[in-house]
Amino acid sequence: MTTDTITTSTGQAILDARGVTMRFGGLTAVRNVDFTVNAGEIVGLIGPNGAGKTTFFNCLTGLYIPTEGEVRYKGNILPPKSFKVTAAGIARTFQNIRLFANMTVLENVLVGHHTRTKEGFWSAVLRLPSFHRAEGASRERAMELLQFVGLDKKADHLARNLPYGEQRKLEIARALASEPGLLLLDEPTAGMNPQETRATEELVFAIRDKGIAVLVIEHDMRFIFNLCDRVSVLVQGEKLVEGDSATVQGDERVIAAYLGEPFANEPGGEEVAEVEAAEAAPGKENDR
Ligand SMILES: Nc1ncnc2c1ncn2[C@@H]1O[C@H](COP(=O)(O)OP(=O)(O)OP(=O)(O)O)[C@@H](O)[C@H]1O
Repeated sequence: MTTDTITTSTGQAILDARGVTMRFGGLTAVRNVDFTVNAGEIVGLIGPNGAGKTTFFNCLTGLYIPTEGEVRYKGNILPPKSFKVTAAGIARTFQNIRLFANMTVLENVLVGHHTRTKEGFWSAVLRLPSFHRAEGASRERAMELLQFVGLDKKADHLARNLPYGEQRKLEIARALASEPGLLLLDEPTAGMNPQETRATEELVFAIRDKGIAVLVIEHDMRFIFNLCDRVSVLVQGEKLVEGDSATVQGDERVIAAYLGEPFANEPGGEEVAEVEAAEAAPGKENDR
């Protein structure tokens, strides 16, 4: 077995958060949370509004320094700046899309790649001459990533002209351009229709198949339970339950605290069932 296989083999914890607490003045948004993501895993983080999910995410990406506790990525304590966390191998997308609206699709991905080149962030954003010289090497990789998310045909479009679902895909491509070992997705299907949500699900599986672990926050329970190997439930800043989808879905504390109505009665369920039936129909496999 090579060293590389050892460090990336499935089942080994690559992210390890211990006793993470985050306070804002008198408010404790996250309280004493232990959390791991193993190599090769897709992990979901769910919880009601205000449960502390985004705050916890921010503690994993260097945006916040936890008031107490520590976070390690591949054994090393996270650096205290988000760009250093990205360089270390953790990439993220945001709840509210943060693209460079007046740059092209390709340029957005090239900016994401700057952590893997000698060129700095501002050189990439301002498109300085040195950036253009380095661009040739990065361009091929950026086009590969655009092809991976299905946006290669739109490489020259301005990001602001993409439909919403494609802007979310572009955010993912840009995050992947930093060549992460762990990708954090904050509500990746917010505002998507069922078809787009289904496509995102497939994209996340494909990302995992490339050896990248994924941690996802999402309110769409169907998406989470279809996708995740493991789901953690935060309620009022504390971890309530953690387990595989079936365990979490069936846990009475989770149902009482969060899920409420039975999963099958979720609004939009009928529409999703229609899409699933259409996709399962013979002759539809090659339609996408
Ligand atoms: N920067 C901040 N300053 C003060 N309070 C904050 C800050 N960020 C979050 N909070 C508070 O911390 C708590 C947790 O918020 P957080 O956004 O992490 O929850 P969430 O689970 O992500 O919610 P949602 O699902 O609505 O996005 C909330 O009470 C929120 O008001």
